[in-house]
Amino acid sequence: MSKGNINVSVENIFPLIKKFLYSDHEIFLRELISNGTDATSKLKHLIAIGEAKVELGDAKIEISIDKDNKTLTIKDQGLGMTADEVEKYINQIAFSGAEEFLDKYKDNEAGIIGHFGLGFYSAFMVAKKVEIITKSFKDEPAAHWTCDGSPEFTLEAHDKTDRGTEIILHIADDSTEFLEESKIRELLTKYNRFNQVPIKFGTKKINDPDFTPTTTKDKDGKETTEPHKQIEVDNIINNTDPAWTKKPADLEDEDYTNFYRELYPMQFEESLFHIHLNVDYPFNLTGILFFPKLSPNMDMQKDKIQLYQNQVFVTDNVEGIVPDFLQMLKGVIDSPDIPLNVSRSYLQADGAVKKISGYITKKVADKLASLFKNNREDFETKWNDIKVIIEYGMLSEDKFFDKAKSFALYPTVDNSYFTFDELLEKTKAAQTDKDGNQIILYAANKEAQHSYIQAAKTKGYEVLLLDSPIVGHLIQKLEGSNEKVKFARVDADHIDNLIKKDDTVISKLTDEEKETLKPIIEAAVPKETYTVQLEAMDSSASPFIITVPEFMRRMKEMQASGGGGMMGMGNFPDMYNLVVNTNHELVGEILNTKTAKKQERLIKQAFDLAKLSQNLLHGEELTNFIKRSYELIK
Ligand SMILES: Nc1ncnc2c1ncn2[C@@H]1O[C@H](COP(=O)(O)OP(=O)(O)OP(=O)(O)O)[C@@H](O)[C@H]1O
Repeated sequence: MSKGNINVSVENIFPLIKKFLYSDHEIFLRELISNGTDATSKLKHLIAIGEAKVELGDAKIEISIDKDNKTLTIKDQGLGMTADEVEKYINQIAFSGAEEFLDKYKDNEAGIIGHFGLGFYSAFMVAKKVEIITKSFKDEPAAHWTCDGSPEFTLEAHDKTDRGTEIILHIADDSTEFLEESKIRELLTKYNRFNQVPIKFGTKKINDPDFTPTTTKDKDGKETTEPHKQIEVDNIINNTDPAWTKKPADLEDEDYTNFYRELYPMQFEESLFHIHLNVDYPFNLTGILFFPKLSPNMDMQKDKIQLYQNQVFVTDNVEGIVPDFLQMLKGVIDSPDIPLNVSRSYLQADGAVKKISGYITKKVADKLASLFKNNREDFETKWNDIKVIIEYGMLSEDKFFDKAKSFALYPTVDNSYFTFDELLEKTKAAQTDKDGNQIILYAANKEAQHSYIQAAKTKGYEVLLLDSPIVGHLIQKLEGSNEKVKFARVDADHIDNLIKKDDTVISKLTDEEKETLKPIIEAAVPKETYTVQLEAMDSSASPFIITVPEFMRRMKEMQASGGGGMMGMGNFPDMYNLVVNTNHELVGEILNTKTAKKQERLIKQAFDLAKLSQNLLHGEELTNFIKRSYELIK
């Protein structure tokens, strides 16, 4: 037996390991299982190249709890280590690796992605003593290494005869939760459910596949089937062959649906479509992303994209790796090329990671373009569920904005869907104003803006229905990149002002009459909120129309949905225009009414009707309006 000091110069590594991110102690299991997985893959490789003359068998990793002895054991059937190798890999390499990791971690509070790389010594986060019993595939005796968390270790021979390594953790008194079966099952499910090597955790009973229960009939003809014979088998907790590791050509739609369910067992809504990622140059990355059906009360923190490294779960915080707008997607990405022992801010500046993010964006755009091209009708039915992601992408990534030209849709209030180019083509003739600007009309709510939509449709104009929360920003961007194209919400002004043509409508009122009328109306409406504007319009248009100036409304909306607005504009009070149609009969009547009382009543009634069509009439005003209306029809 030999005894020694792992490294005399650093006595305090064990307390450091112990302190390491208290809440993340659980990663020790992932680290040890990863070592067992590596040891199995290495042996497989040595067998394949003829360096190891042994049988791999159905090598698995076994996790077991011994509550009486307070141990947790991780046992693999990998290549094992000789005593010399334990000395070299555990006492030297693993130790200096852990040291280096902790050194890096010290200046990097909680920033390290997935806390990968602490390695074997992470065992001391939960164990007061660790034993390694290992037998190499080489013809050498087994070795037994013990360390109780002090820099001292012992190394002696052991009589283990089967190949592989057992790591026995004597769980510390403050970590006994890791002796609970439910806790270990939770960790195995979280980190290792797609591990490359099968992981056994206990046994389970299943129906014996070689047994067929017989059915007998009694004298009354009643059938009885004997119970199925049960056998006990290994409880393998993982799927070593998840869908993303396979070739897209080998998978059917159903396989993707099943994988989605496997990944998110608590998610009952199916995904809309998937994107299979598969690249090996200039970086390695595989994965499957799913477009979920978005609903307004969806919990964004649930069922997020999961990042794996060689089928081992790292994190479901993919910030910096997946572009922001795609973080609403679901699924898995797996890459050995993402540096995980660095901070997130470093990650965002990393060239390889930037390329990965760019690649994902491109793949998503290509997929959307092909879905649109191959089945436009189906794409249109899905548009409502995916538009927020696409619009957000168009706003945040210029490359995506360019690509989205071919598939981003602009639906009308009548459920026709145009691409931007189609929209321009369709509206060019009718909706170009006298200054050569093409005006795209839109509504945000079909019900609330009904009368404005009707007014536009009467003129033969198309009205889009743009109702997603970030549409204000998108419109701004579209206007910025298309000179001479302007967007206007249907209720931003009366329709003849939204798309101004050369033909001026002659006013039935003289200038003097207008000057008399204006103050009368101003006196009857709250002037701090309404600006009265007299316009000669079509005599069939409404007498009073309330409009919300486009610029003001857009700025307020953009500020409400985050950024982009002008300073403080979001806090401005609501401002409206009251457009008075001087060619309407009623307006003429208001002017010519002799009694001030009747005049006021007419104005109030017309004003309330205008408010009603903007959904602005509430409370006491609404009660008064109803009362006045009954009096008028008496
Ligand atoms: N179960 C095992 N079977 C065989 N060798 C092992 C086993 N566990 C650890 N080793 C040896 O000890 C070395 C150090 O392990 P450690 O976990 O500290 O670092 P690592 O696995 O090399 O890297 P990482 O920092 O990614 O964990 C391994 O490289 C391997 O040679």
